[in-house]
Amino acid sequence: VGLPYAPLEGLYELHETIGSGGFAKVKRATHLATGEQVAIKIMDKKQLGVDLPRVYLEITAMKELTHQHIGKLYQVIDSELKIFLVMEYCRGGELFDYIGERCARARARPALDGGRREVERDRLTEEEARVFFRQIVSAVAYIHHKGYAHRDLKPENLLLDDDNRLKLIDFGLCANPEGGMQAHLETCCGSPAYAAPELVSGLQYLGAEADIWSMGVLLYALLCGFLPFDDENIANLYKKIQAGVYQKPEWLSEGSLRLLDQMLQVEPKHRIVVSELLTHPWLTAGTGLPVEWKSYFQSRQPDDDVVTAMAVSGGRSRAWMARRLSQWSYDHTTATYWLLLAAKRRGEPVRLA
Ligand SMILES: CN(C)C[C@H]1CC[C@H](N2C(=O)N(C)Cc3cnc4ccc(-c5cc(Cl)c(O)c(Cl)c5)nc4c32)CC1
Repeated sequence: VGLPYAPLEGLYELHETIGSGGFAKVKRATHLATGEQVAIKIMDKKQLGVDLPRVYLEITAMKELTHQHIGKLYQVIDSELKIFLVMEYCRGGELFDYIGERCARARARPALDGGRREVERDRLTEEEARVFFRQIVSAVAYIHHKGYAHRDLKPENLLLDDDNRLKLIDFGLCANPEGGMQAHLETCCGSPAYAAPELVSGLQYLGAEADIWSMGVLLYALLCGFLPFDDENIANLYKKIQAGVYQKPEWLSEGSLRLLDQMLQVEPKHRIVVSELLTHPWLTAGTGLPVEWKSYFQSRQPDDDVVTAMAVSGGRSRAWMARRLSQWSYDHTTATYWLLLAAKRRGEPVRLA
């Protein structure tokens, strides 16, 4: 392990690279004290250059956003050459791989109608899409409530943990403008196919409104298996987005079409807002239950069982350990806390190696 990775020595064992985006590399690693898997996002400070301040914005956002459907930040290591973000590992990979995988299995099934091979698209039934979309709405409602906007909602940023629970990640473009959600943002960002008309027109826009549009594109992709606005020519793609006209395949129900129409409104002010989605009939169909968006990690009070396990193994009093953890310093102690809490939530013993 080379010098630049020295800060991880004894704390984490690095494994394979699981992805790279722009100026970052993401590796799977083991947190040695608990044996739990983590994802470590490694950024080179020299390469970052002028983008360095944006990384500190991302870190601030991730520290603020602790939610059951948001990839958790465990530890920040800010060293001479590199910044390491130790994060929750999502074993299930990308949501869209799961869909592709599921449909691939369906494709493997012999044609049930004696031969006419249905062209299986990677699409979900309304019920399956609802399970995932409720979790996306839960995460976005929480983010908007905290005055943030994600601004890069797309399939690559929706991962699954080992219980197929959805985790929103990559807050590299997340914004919490000083003026709260009313401040207009200029920077153009995110992936074109998921970007709102006002964004691709270079107009001033509100992050929260642009997020709703992206969620409409996501829901459409889940229900149809292809994108509402698509074109290999970027200028044509922008025209299609600004026109806001998309195909309505015959398998979409009235309810689905209604919801998509409310999210894919070209005029941002006509678009539905996330708080209205929480009790929307399409979202609550089946259970009748509104989407739960409040964080499970509301209390800043550390969990007693975890405090005890860490106090015992650290030879400290419980009071000392509780005070130490309440500083939420996102150091190794914070990482150990979150990973032990995750083990407890899975019903596993809260124990340190
Ligand atoms: C498309 N992006 C710009 C990069 C891509 C990097 C790999 C990553 N990944 C994968 O692609 N698997 C298939 C496995 C996987 C497993 N756990 C992960 C846990 C966290 C993250 C993660 C990555 C980045 Cl760049 C973040 O900023 C945050 Cl907050 C979180 N990525 C993970 C991840 C998905 C995203």
